[in-house]
Parts: sequence; structure tokens; C-alpha cells
Amino acid sequence: MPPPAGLLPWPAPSATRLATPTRTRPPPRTRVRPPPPPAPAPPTKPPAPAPPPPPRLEPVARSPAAATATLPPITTSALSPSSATCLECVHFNSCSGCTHEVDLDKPAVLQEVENFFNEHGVGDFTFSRGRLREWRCRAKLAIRGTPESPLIGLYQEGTHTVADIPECRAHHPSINATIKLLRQGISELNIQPFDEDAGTGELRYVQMAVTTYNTSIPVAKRYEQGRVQVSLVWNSRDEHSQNSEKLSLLSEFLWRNGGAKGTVHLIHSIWANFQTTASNIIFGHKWRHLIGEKDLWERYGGVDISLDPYSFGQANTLSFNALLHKLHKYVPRGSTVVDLYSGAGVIGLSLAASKKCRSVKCVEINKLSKMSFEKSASRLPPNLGCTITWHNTDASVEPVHWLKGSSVVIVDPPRKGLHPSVICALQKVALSERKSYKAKSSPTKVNDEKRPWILRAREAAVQVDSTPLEESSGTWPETLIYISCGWDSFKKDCKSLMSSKAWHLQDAHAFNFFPGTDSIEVLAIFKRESEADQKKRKKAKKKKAK
Ligand SMILES: C[S@@+](CC[C@H](N)C(=O)[O-])C[C@H]1O[C@@H](n2cnc3c(N)ncnc32)[C@H](O)[C@@H]1O
Repeated sequence: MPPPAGLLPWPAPSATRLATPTRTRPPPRTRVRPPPPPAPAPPTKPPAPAPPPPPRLEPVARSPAAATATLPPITTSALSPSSATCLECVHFNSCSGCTHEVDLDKPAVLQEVENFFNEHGVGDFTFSRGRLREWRCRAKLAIRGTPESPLIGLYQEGTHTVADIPECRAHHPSINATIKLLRQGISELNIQPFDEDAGTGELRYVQMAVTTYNTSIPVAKRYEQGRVQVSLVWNSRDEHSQNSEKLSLLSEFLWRNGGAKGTVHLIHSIWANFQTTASNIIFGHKWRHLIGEKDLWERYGGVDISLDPYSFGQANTLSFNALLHKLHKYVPRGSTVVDLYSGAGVIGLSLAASKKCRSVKCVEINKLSKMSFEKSASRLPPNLGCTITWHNTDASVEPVHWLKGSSVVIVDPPRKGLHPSVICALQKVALSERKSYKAKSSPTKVNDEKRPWILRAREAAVQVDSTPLEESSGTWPETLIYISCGWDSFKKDCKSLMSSKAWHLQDAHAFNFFPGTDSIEVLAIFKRESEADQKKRKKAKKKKAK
């Protein structure tokens, strides 16, 4: 996945960090700026009126529904005029969030990605350019400076100096509007921004997450009018600490001016997180819901998904929906699915609802995602006939256990890619050793289970629906769907998976999840190679060699 949120990497299970940009954002690159305009030719006739400035938004703002249902992917050969593809952000020089100012519709890595897939036999690779500005629906921002002049933004390249970014072109407009209100509140209420060196101050970070799912307005307006779940990271132990009065005042200020009764209803809800450690870790363990609706709902892959502020959420809502739309096509109806690195189970739940899956197992290391999973599962249509489970465990420990009984495996790991043990398990179950795995590990009786981590995962599991899971079936994955935000790690993992001839790459698509950066999101579909397939391939190769 991604360049950091507000340009951070995927949050680690219990400790999300706003590390310096060199660690958390895409690797620094030479900044790409538009070439200077050519010198004007001597006028031969009266000059034409100056062209209008490029629109702030793309000509047609794509609604979430449009992104998921109707629009075909825009391939690299259908690029729009360059005027609409520039960043034009006043913060480009000081902010480390974006590395590219031009050609936002073609991340620099795209050509390499396309070549890689072509070389590996993928004929119909597609690239979906998505929305180029105002795409970021989740941001984590540091708050520094003084009450009179607060700085709300990202660290400058390689430093802990915060660049103030009120006019960020990547942020959803509601995030920028909320930042403006927050700045006003900090000044009016004399809130002390955090001082990292001294460890003093009150407000350390803010996380903003936009929901674009508001059924009381027409679909076409939902994206533009998204509302923000604001999480204030407060430098105290809890809500009873000395300075907590100011936290209440600040949240009341925000709600009065941007909440349900404000002139514009901008803010969905306000949360507090309490964090006092001297480290870079953004969030502490205590969360409190302060004002507004407690649950934030978004529509992903055709289902309602609840995302608590401590659960992982994708930054680019529209592009993620486009990816899900594509992904669903590769999952046969009636599949048994395992969703490794599942977060709150968005992918698994959406498949359970739309593909009549017989079972869906979600495996996630962050125990805090469990509540979001449960809430989302409670909104699935009744009588799906699918057993859906969510397990709080490390996917890299005994991964074969999770692959057993599934016809489709989905992996969506953090940027560093798959753990070697997961790659190894995927290779083994697809090759001859799968026979011995069958013999060794099925059917597993709960009573006989000696592995404490498996037992812990089972204890922490949530099961929806009462249909018994067909764990004992001898099924092993035939399809592997790999979603990646880390191109370099993906290439490495892809080569490992294919090197053993266990899997072959069938299809691949890329999505412009992070315009303005050199990161790209990849959806790759692998199929297990049967012995017959292998023989056929070898035969064809020999024939070609002759
Ligand atoms: C890129 S996110 C994908 C989340 C989910 N697929 C989604 O789209 O919402 C990666 C997820 O993997 C989880 N994760 C990281 N390491 C893990 C591990 N070793 N085992 C299981 N989950 C892990 C993270 O907590 C995070 O939720």
C-alpha cells in the first residue's frame, strides 16, 4: 500500500508512527516540475485570450458509485491533457508529501510496472488513473508551532520540522476545511502545540478520516460533501488529567463551528487519543469518543463498512473501490476465501456478500480491528449462507493453517511485502508437498491442538453465521490474489512465487492510489500451476526452441 497517510505507511498493529518522511513516505526522488513555458513568439495577430486556469477538480468528479460500477478503467493510452494533470500546489517545495508536480496521471514507476507485467506474459494489463487531486480521505498530521501560529502538516524531508500545508491539493477538501477550523480553535483557545524536544504542550497530532457515505444527499454530491472523523492526539494520560478542560473546549469549538449545527456540516465526529510517551509513536492506547456519531460508515465493494479511528483504513476511497470492483471479478461464486492481512475485513466481507462465498476467513494482527469487523458484519444481508470468521493473529506464524480449506487466498500485506514464511507456505501448498500437508494437517481437531498461537487466534476469533466451516476439506488455494502498495517488494515476492513454478501470473492491474508520488497499487492474480499445465508449458517451450 501506500505512501504514508497524510502520508504514513500502514499503521503497525498497535503503534502507528509519524516517522520522518524518509522512512514513511515513498523514497525521496528528484522532484519533477513542469518545464518553463516557451518564450512568447512575436505577435502576428492580436493574442488570443489567456486559457482558463486548470480546473481545481478533474472535469468530472467520479462518485464512489461510478468508480465501482460503471466506468471502465482508463488505460495509459487514454491520458487527459497535461493541464489537468499538474499538481499546482503552493506547498510543493516545503512539503514532503508529493514528489511529482506534473503528469499525475502517470506515476514515474508506471512504465516499469507495465514492462514487468508484459515480460511475465500479462497481455491485458490495465492502469486506472483515478482522481488526481483531492483524493486523500485519510491523513495523519503533526501539530507544532505556537498557539498564535500553529503548524499543521507533515515533516519536511529528513527532519522533524513540520511544514504547514493548509492548501494541500491531495487532501479531500473537507480535510483542509477542518484543518482551518482547528487552527482557529488552537489560537482562540490558546492550545499549546506539542514541543517534541521538551515533551510539553497539549495537542500532538490530528488524524482526519473522511466518510463519503451520506445517503441523505444525492450520490453525485457525496464525495465533495464528505465529513471528517477528527481524532485529536492529546498529550495527557486520560480525560481526567489537568489539561483536559482545554480538550473539551477545543472539541466543543470544532463541533459548534463544523458539526451538525454549524453553518456547514463538515465534521462527522470527534475522538480523543491520549499519548504521553516521548517516542515517535503517534497514538497511545486510550481512545475516547467525544462528540458526534460514534460509528463512521463508508461504502466499500458494495457493502457498508464501519471504520473506527484505530482501525486500518485505505487513504484513497475512490481508487480502493475501483480496485475492489476489479478484484471481485477474479473470485468465482461459491469460493472459500482466506483474506490474509485483512484489517477490518473489508475485502473478505465484500466478497462474502457479492460472490456467495461458502466461507471467508480474515486474518489480521491488529486486535483493535475486531470491533470494526463485527459492526460491518452485522450489516451484511441475512442468510448469506457463508461462514465468516475474523482471527486476531500473525499471518506469518503457521500460514499453512490459514491456507487449508480455501480455494482463493487474498494477501494485502504492508509495504514491505510478504513474510518469507507466507511465501514458503504458498509455494509448498501449490507444489507436490501439498499432499503431505494434507496428510499432516487435516482434519485438525481443536482438542488436539498443541500450538498456543493457533489456540489464541481461535479464542480471539469472531464467527458470523452458524454454518459449520468446512475446515476439514482437502481444498488448497487455486487462485492467489496479491494486492500491493510496495512495488519493489511485490516484484521480489512475485519472482519468488513464480520461480518455483508453483504459481503463474495470470492478470495484473495497477491503480493510481497516490497521485503526486511514485507509489502505485497493484492487483495481481496468480493461478496454481497443475502438473499438467507445467508439462504443457515445457512441451510448448521445447517446440519453440526447435
Ligand atoms: C495494507 S493493510 C490492508 C488491510 C485491508 N486489506 C484493507 O484493505 O483494509 C495491511 C494490514 O496487515 C496487517 N498486518 C501487518 N502485519 C501482519 C501480520 N504479520 N499478520 C497479519 N496481519 C498483519 C496490518 O495491521 C494492516 O491491517
